[in-house]
Amino acid sequence: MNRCPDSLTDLDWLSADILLRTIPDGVMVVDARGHIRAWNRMMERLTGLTHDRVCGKPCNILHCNQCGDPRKLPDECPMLRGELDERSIECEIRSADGSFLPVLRNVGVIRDQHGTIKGLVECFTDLRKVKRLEQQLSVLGEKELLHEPPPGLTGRSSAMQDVYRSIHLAAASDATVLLHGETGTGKERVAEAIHHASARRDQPLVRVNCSALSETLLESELFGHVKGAFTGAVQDKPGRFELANGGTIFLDEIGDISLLSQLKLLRVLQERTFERVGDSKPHHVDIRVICATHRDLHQMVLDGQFREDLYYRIRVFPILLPSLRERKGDLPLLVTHFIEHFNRITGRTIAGVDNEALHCLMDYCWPGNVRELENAIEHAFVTCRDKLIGLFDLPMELRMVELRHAYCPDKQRLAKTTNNAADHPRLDDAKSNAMPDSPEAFKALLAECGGNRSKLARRLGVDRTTIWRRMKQLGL
Ligand SMILES: Nc1ncnc2c1ncn2[C@@H]1O[C@H](COP(=O)(O)OP(=O)(O)OP(=O)(O)O)[C@@H](O)[C@H]1O
Repeated sequence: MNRCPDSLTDLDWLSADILLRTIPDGVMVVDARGHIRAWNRMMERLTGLTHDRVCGKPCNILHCNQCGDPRKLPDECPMLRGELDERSIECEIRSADGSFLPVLRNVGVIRDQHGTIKGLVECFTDLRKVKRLEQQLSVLGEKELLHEPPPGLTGRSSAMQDVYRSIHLAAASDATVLLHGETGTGKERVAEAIHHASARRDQPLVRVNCSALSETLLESELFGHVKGAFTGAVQDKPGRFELANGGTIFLDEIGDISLLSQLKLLRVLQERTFERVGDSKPHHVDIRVICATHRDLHQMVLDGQFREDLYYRIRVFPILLPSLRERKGDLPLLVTHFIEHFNRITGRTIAGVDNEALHCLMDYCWPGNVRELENAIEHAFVTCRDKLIGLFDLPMELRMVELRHAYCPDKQRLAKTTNNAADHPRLDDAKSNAMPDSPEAFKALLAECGGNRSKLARRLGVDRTTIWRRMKQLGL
């Protein structure tokens, strides 16, 4: 076996030139004054600077960000001054087009037999690929961290991931948040999550349901009143804005307030100042405002029902809550969540839903979103006597295909507006599952189920008597 030589003296064909050319990294050699004396081809490729352009020039031509001031003379370099013998640093050097290049720079000192420094050999490894990967990993890492839903929220769909990211961002600021989305999508839950994740978490979170208050009541509820301000005002009473001082006020159903109340609200949101009803003394509060609505506020602005200035004041940081239809993948998780919840409350031990029930739940369009699902599971707890919730434990409207589609609020809107290919299968599924309304269609569907009426009933999510009734209607 050939012994590996300790020195290169045996290899008479190996010149410094060959070495420089074959090394896959960039190599630069500088003399004792820090002037460039060798510059290999890889170095040319890396920096775009040719050998002729750099040779003889001081090495600070590289503008290395770790060498301190690039105008500093190279002979101030600690390595050339003998303070360090080798060094490995990550740094950035400037290339021919002016851009900076991340590299790993390994430097070794060359000394003669008397120990006098003759210069430095420097190897440069391109770190662009590594940096790109690092960046991708950090983005992934950030997403990964946000995968865990905040307390009170269930769901892992990408639509909910976007909501979690927004919660995270909103919590880190004091910006006014507008939560919008259909009823029952979890707007109040999100408002709580933002408050609890924010620096105001130890201060109050005060909720106001604007739709539940008349115009006069709303004013006194929000701003408070002084004794004698109106009949029944027997003592001074602070309003919700005062109670929320230092914390968060959650104005739910903001789209339901009158134009006059909108004007009063605008002033508080702009100046954080208000007067109690019947008083002229201004009160100043430090609050974060979160608003929510299931209405299309933009349309309301266009229709003159909502003040444009207030609209822009409250939608500083809008968060759209997806409907349950748009995140059906989360449904099994939500079902489990609610079963566990009602098991805890009732002391029962229901283990889950059977396949038929799950199929029905997945097929329904959930106009009432998560709240409706929660109610459906609560309903099932009343009727279910087994360990598994079955189809007939679910509320009637979920099982009736005709009702299922009639109940869907945006069936038409969805059909009209969707350009998203992913949405089409939902509509097609819905149509294909509809109860057939001609004898031919009925027969074709029955044939698809191998003539088995129970199977057909299951597929349509109805009971067998509904099948019999429809057959009778169709004269079959
Ligand atoms: N992501 C979720 N995870 C778990 N439970 C949820 C989720 N979203 C909503 N819920 C539940 O659904 C119900 C309705 O939620 P919430 O009141 O937050 O909806 P909302 O959008 O504010 O409704 P509305 O517009 O009618 O006021 C609550 O009981 C809540 O616990």
